[in-house]
Amino acid sequence: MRFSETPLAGAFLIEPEPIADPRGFFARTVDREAFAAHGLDADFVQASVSFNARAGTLRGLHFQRAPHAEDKLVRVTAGAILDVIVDMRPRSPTRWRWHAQPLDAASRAALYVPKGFAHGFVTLVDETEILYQMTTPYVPGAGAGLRWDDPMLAIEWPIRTPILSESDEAWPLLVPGAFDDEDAFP
Ligand SMILES: Cc1cn([C@H]2C[C@H](O)[C@@H](COP(=O)(O)OP(=O)(O)O[C@H]3O[C@@H](C)C(=O)[C@@H](O)[C@H]3O)O2)c(=O)[nH]c1=O
Repeated sequence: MRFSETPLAGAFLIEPEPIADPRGFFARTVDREAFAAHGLDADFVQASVSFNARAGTLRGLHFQRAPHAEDKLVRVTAGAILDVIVDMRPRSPTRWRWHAQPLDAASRAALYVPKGFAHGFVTLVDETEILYQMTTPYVPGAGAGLRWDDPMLAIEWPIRTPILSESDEAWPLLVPGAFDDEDAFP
């Protein structure tokens, strides 16, 4: 596996290193020790699949509030997405900066999204499927979100009129002091 840190510290692109033979290839996708060497927790407790029928489907930007913050490992198993993360960590020098990472099934690359980040994506082709692994269980009441089109974030999405859930249309816009609570994130 090749680990490349994104411009937002602690968030990594993790690319498999295939071992090829006439049948195809073999590649490791999770290795507790290799992850730990980069400061990453690989003790995943849940995994989930997100299927998206249409290109232009945008999910996010999501996170779980304290004490349920989660690390996520996100990969695409069919299709392609632009994956977007937002640094919400109160003490981070890159707080409120975003990073957009293309991910697709062909590359089999994964994005490691640490605690303290909001996460979302837009699908680039029909029938796109995403596989998540999470280090913290899903807790319905702990879910929260940022608006994909929040002017304070000014994320450069590749489309202007995405397919959205009602809840993703309704997240509040950021205001000064939002999420400054030191207990919310590491
Ligand atoms: C995320 C999640 C949802 N659900 C349920 C709640 C609801 O009935 C249904 C759909 O939930 P949502 O609308 O929140 O699904 P979705 O908008 O796809 O939420 C996901 O978005 C991306 C961007 C992420 O980063 C994920 O962590 C997750 O927040 O599935 C679970 O049972 N377990 C889970 O882990």
